[in-house]
Amino acid sequence: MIKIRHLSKHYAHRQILNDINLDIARGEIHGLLGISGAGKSTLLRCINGLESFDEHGSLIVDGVDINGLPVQQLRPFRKKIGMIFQDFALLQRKTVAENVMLPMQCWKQDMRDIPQRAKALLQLVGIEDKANFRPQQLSGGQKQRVAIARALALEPQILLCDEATSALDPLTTKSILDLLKEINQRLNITIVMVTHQMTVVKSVCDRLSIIENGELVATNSVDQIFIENPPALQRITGNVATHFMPGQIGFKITLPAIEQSTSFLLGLSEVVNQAFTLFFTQTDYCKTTTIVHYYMTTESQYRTQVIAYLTNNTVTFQELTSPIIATTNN
Ligand SMILES: Nc1ncnc2c1ncn2[C@@H]1O[C@H](COP(=O)(O)OP(=O)(O)OP(=O)(O)O)[C@@H](O)[C@H]1O
Repeated sequence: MIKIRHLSKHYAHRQILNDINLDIARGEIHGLLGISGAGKSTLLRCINGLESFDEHGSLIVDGVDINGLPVQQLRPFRKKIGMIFQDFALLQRKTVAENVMLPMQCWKQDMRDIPQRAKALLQLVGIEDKANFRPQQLSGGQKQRVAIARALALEPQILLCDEATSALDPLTTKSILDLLKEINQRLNITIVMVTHQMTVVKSVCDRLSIIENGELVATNSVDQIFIENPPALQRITGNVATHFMPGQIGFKITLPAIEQSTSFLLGLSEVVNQAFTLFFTQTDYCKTTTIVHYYMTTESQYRTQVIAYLTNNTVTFQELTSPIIATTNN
């Protein structure tokens, strides 16, 4: 549905996005993760045609390459795409219902249908009782529901979310994410989410791309990225602080929770003659899989045997260096 090829973007002489290649399938929830300034929002704005990009790149949505599309043809294309933001971007002087009706009025839809359609959208997002309120009378979560209803007004095929839950508390975040999942499933809308929140990525995204300094450095299913734990993800999540005693080494071992972890760990303990300390475990609850990270230390004399055991069992592991001073960010 969205096919991005060799997309680069410059502001003056500064390169912001560098040769991005990415496919996002219809109906998928795709996360764009990266530290501040990586280029996530810029890529999102390129996807909805708000930003131009370098000539040689292409961004194909439903078979149409939007690069170089004249303004009059860009307008109907943008109708296919709704967008929500961290700060909700609602018009304060208008009521909730008026905010939702606005895109339909701008597109000169049949005036007789618009109020009914706005009512149905407010029902869909669970705030039909707030139709006559003004945005300042609503909580953050309710405001984001209005923004979602407005974004859906023109029946888009794609919904872009730019840090849509970053300003919300954890419970409200969960309720908005549940709503986005429901919309994705009921309406089969493709969702692209820019976020730096791990909970968002793990609980709703099917696939994930990590952007670093304007480059796409990892893209895969969310489960696979958390199992592989590439350096780009480690730089975002941080590491567990470890201090080994002299003569000790440490490993981080990652397993899907469904695998036989007890027998695997018993086997590992035998390899090192029980000289084994499991000092930390961390669980990632992804949308479809649970992944467990085990942090262990042992004596350095067993290093070769441990690496052979882990390699033979084809598990993902990383040798820890001591000390790692960083905090987890989940
Ligand atoms: N209009 C602009 N003119 C010049 N530089 C810009 C403009 N918009 C963004 N940038 C620069 O592009 C880079 C990427 O910005 P972008 O907002 O895409 O990053 P981001 O990953 O979304 O960051 P954040 O998570 O903080 O929103 C930043 O260095 C930013 O300063």
